[in-house]
Amino acid sequence: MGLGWERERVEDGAGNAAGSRTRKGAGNEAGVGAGGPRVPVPTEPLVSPQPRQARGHGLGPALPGLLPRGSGGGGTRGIRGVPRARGVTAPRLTPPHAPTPTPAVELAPLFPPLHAAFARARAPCHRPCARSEGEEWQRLRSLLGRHLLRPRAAQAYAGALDAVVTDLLRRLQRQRDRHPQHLVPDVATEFYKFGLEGISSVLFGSRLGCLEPEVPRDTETFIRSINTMFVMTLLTMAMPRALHRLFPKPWRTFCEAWDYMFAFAKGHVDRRVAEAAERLSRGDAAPAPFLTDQLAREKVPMKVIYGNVTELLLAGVDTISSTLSWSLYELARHPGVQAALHREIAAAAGDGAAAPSPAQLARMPLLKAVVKETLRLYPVIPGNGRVIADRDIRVGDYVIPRKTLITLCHYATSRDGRLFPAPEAFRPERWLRRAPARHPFASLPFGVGKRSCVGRRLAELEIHLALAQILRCFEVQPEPGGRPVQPMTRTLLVPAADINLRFLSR
Ligand code: HEM
Repeated sequence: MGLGWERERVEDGAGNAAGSRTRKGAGNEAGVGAGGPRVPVPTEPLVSPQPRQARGHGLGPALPGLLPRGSGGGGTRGIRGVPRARGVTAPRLTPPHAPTPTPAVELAPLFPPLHAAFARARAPCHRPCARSEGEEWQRLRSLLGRHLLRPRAAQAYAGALDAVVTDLLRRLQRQRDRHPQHLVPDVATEFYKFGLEGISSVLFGSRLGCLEPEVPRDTETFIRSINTMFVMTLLTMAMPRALHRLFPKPWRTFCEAWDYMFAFAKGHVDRRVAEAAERLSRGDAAPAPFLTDQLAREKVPMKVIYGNVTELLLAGVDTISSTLSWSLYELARHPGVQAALHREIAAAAGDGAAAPSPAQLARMPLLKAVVKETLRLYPVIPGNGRVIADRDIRVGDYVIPRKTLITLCHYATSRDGRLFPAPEAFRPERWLRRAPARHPFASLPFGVGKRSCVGRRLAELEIHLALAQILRCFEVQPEPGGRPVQPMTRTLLVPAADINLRFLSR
């Protein structure tokens, strides 16, 4: 039931009463705050009645602000520093605020003030695109957008990614050969390594050895640091500030994990920049197709490059791993879809071993539909937020007071039966051209508007290439006797148990 549309006490992030305001007037109109705008009574709840699905998958405790309070309401106690929180799952209400990149709209970071506090405390240079705001963000964002989001720009990385996909196939072959049933246990871990190798080859052309039989120690430590950071994010967020002094270890561990990740990225950036300078001194002015080189050529300050490269490294790992794992999990459980997809890939790209070109990938509509359907069911970022900093705003029939954290609950929206018939079923054909039209904001796994995912084109290219090549080499089957795997949040949406799959040679 919507927002609990009556006069309610509003709490600040620390749980203190911050005042009260009228949520619904007696007649046809509602007043918002003393002297606030007059708005009509809403005709549709702000939050669709889907919280049960979200709760069932452990989305509640792990992601403050995502789940409504009570049986289906829209409010949660705010995160420290963010006074009020409201979840939105009605796509009709998404467009007005999601794509509004005015300086007054703040990104509500996944790691609310913690990352900022860490950045201030430890390193003034840590101001990446994903965590900065206003004009600084705008400059960085359009620069990154030029080098990542334009389809041509993303396609320039296809060569680097092909080599990584080839290594992935070799690794899957090795792993499955070890097992009598050709089982690869915990495919998410394999794709995690693939994600890290892929993004680092795009960022600085470095091969980290993630897909080799022996993973180098510094790469292992980097992978462990990402995991530690996500786990400690939840712990330090849940811990009242006073307790940080009494139990300093979680915060210290959290900072150490970030320190390691920044140092790791900085080392690779410095090496890349030195190589580019050395090439230039030899008279070789041809630009290398790596993002670090592009940013350095645009004279982006080194401090800014370090911060952004670290965040891009992080952003390109779990997202790719989760989406590939769930895609293959669902294809293994739907052999008819897998067979149709295999036929499509063979028809578009032939039988050779060479990776499909971007033009060939463009002739694979079912492949794209499979990924869209996977992200509908398992949006790796299950909700994301905005805070309108400077004023109350009106969204549809609702007035949202300033400083309210609005979370767009992708997970609940994209499993809403009113938007997607048989919402729990894996049906990629929903996304094919002949399918009936649906609300354009019903499934938004990459967000929407100017603050949407800047890595989207790259992610799609990487996932499409990997899936096409895996399915050309292997038929993927579920683990014999394996149980269904549910998603859960670990800040991001991840499989709650290992996904184990059989890879049979074609
Ligand atoms: C399946 C893969 C991926 C999914 C589903 C995904 C999803 C998202 C979502 C939902 C957002 C927030 C959008 C918003 O607030 O409106 C986001 C932001 C972002 N993503 Fe991705 N992402 C993926 C892959 C990647 C990759 C591979 C990279 C790195 C190249 C990346 C880099 C970023 C960055 C830097 C931001 C912040 C953008 C900004 O604030 O301007 N993402 N992503």
